Amino acid sequence: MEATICFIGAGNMAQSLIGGLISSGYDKNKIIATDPNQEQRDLVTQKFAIQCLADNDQAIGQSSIVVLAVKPQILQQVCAEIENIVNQQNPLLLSVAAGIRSADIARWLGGDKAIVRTMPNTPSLIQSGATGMFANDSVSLEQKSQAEHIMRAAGLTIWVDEEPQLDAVTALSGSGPAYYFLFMEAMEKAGAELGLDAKTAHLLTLQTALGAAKMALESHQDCQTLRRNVTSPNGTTEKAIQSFQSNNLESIVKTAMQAAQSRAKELADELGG
Ligand SMILES: NC(=O)C1=CN([C@@H]2O[C@H](COP(=O)(O)OP(=O)(O)OC[C@H]3O[C@@H](n4cnc5c(N)ncnc54)[C@H](O)[C@@H]3O)[C@@H](O)[C@H]2O)C=CC1
Ligand SMILES: O=C(O)[C@@H]1CCC=N1
Repeated sequence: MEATICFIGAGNMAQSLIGGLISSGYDKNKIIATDPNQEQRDLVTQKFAIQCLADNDQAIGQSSIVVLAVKPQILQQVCAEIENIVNQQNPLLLSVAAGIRSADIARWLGGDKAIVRTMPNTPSLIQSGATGMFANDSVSLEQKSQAEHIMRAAGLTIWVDEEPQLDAVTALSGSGPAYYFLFMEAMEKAGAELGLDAKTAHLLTLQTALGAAKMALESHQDCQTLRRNVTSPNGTTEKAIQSFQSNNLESIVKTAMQAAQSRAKELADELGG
């Protein structure tokens, strides 16, 4: 029998997971959401035909899995509000809040708890996400597989063994969509400067990004081989690649990701209070 899941916070991330779960066949009667905002509750009830309540305690009281899907800045306050019912019910807790460590969530809820901390990314909103997941020592194997089932509704899931590795996940896939958007912005602008109209440059940029990602996913060849396949000896691509390399693209990417990883650690310290 499917476990009852409640989503605390019925915003973008919760809706994307709920949508994914429902399309994967999860029983709607086993999904509850909560939100203090009446408009948000009406929207979710209308969109998914699930129960959406204002009262967190009432929802948690019926659930064996609780997904914490509020903004990181208010998670401590929300934990204080739900501490009593969580201690009575003892559900699996799954957090999608960026940058809050599992030990901080456990402490805010009064001690040892089964917590899966995740680092999703924004393409989760269109079920094309990549989510890093970490389970603390109190999470059972069955709970791990339940957590994975929920997050898989939003795309790819990968477990890490050590929680600090989520800072590297944040630097890679958490922030990563923004790196690709930046690269696409640069290509669109350059395409326009080379003589294309803006719309043409935009469409060619997007389709090229999509095609490259699909090829990399569907092909059995690694990215380096695929790149070499495009690069004819003494051709056009070779000139562009040489230009990127002489400007140290690899080191630029590594330095940027190190900066993101350091900031992830700092943020966890700041938000952990
Ligand atoms: N790494 C990433 O790029 C992404 C991370 N996330 C994470 O997901 C979490 C949720 O983000 P969004 O869905 O974008 O936020 P959102 O603002 O769309 O949704 C949060 C909801 O929580 C509700 N809320 C506020 N106080 C509440 C309370 N006491 N009880 C229940 N609900 C309450 C709000 O009314 C709002 O509807 C965040 O912690 C964020 O870090 C989400 C998307 C992508
Ligand atoms: O930029 C941020 O801090 C968050 C974490 C990963 C994506 N957005």
